[in-house]
Amino acid sequence: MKELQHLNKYFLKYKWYLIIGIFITILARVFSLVTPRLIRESTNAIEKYVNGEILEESVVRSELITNILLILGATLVAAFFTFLMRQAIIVASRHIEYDLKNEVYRKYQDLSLNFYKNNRTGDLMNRISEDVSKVRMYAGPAIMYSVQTGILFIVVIPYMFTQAPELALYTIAPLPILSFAIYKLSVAINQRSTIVQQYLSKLNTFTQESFSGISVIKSYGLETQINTSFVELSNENKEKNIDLVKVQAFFFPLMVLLIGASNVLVIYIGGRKFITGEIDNLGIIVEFLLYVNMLTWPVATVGWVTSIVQQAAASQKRINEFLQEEPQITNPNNSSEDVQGAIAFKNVTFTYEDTNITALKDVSFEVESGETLAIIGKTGSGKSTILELIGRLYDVEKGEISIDGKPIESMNLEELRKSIGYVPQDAFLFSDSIKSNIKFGKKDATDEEVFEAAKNAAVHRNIIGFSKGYDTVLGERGITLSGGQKQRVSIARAIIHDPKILLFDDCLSAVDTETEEEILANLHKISQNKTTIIVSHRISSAKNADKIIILEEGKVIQSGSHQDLINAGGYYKELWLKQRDEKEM
Ligand SMILES: Nc1ncnc2c1ncn2[C@@H]1O[C@H](COP(=O)(O)OP(=O)(O)OP(=O)(O)O)[C@@H](O)[C@H]1O
Repeated sequence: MKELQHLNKYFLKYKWYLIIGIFITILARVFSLVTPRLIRESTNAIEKYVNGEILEESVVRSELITNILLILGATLVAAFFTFLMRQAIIVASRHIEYDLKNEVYRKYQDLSLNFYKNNRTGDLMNRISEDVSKVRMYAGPAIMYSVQTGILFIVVIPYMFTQAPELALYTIAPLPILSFAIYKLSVAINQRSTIVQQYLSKLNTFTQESFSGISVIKSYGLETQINTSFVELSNENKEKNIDLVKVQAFFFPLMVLLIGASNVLVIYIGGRKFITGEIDNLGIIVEFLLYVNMLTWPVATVGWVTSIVQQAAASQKRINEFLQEEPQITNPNNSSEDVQGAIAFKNVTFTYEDTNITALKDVSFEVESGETLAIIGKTGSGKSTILELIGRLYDVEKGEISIDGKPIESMNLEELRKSIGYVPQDAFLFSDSIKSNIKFGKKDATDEEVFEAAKNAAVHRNIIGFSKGYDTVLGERGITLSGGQKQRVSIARAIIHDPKILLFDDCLSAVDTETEEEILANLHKISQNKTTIIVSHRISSAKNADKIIILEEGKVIQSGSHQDLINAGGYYKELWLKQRDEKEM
């Protein structure tokens, strides 16, 4: 259970909630214990009246009325304290759940890209939702029920032994069996619930994917096939749910059976002792009956709580695995960096850990601050990798990447990334308004700055064409932008950020050549004092760059200006001729 020690810091943080909660739990229990005692006294008063030991009816009546009022009062107080107990302990557990979720999420944000590749999204989601919820059951209900049960045991069981030891022994004898049975049942229920959960998430993933890929499904006429797969999955899900219901159905009958057994024992043994005169009043039998009923649920919770704690420990273990994970890319210092943007690659070789693909082999080039570099090459030649390495999304194993002469590993990571405006190949936009998506690059940007960035990215005209303009919501419940529009909104986001280094990863591929020219001309204006790297398959995007490098299978095979490369002949010239002919056709 040492995994759960991770929560100690939170228990310490919310200690007052817990201390007060435990204190209130004690009070609530003490008040609830008054009732059986008063009922015993009431029964005895009636018995004495029936036996003629009390002659005045009014004496019995007034004793009964007093007892009823006391029972009512004690029950109300106990109920009020029970309410406060939940307010304290369950509220503390909700705070702990909130803190733990935030801790896990913060860790996710810190971890490097490799972590995301090695773990499935579903797994990341499960640990932050399912596992944290299971841990909360330990931090709240498990503690609350344990304290309640502990107090009942400490107060009630010794008291029962002082009143009638043999009767007490017979009465509580079935309770450990109940506790063990409930424990076994809870373990079975939890195992089956986990399986149900797994099947449910399979079904959810399948459904979600089928909705995302609905256009592919429809265009290939796969509706019936997908439907059959859904019915199969859904059926498996139902079977697992039925398996779960079967064991769940045992829970209450088992409790009722064992309570019944205890009650029968109290009546049988208590009755016999009353007949033989070992017990001199009926009230004690009634009092014991009430205690047995009062003890049953707490005893059952011993088994239930044990299985909750086991589950919480398993969940916390999974959470700890991620919390203990160290980010591969770390920030070496917090010094401020005055990035100018001169980038140099010196004999850089880079292999992706997961695929073992060597994407760059001995790559060297330099770009001066304020210059534009274009990278051209066939698909898979390593162009995107160069951009990712500049932003230190991965560290290189051989060679050196430097900015303004400083190795990037020695620079303040946060400042390095802030000085970069990166437009990835797959433009990713959040399900939010277009304006918010652009402002993602600069949180405090004014509307004018947003419009200006959109104009430079040649997307302003498209946006104002939508009925809600910049407030148009994108994503699932909003509008779907065309590929080219997405790319341009993504470019506007990088421009508004006003970084020293602009990295464009083939982000003009989905726009027509006229718009491409417009954007390139705008970029030329705004990137006068910025270093710009443009990855492209099109000569039109590269020809005006100060330098162009050609990559093939991770190696730089040619470099120079447009004119140099045309003069030299080779891949670049062939591509230029091909694309020129296509344009003329
Ligand atoms: N995240 C990654 N994990 C593992 N391997 C990768 C990853 N990204 C790229 N690769 C591999 O590295 C090689 C270079 O890929 P890269 O994306 O840099 O090429 P590219 O020139 O940008 O290609 P394209 O023009 O198709 O975008 C490819 O063989 C690719 O399969």
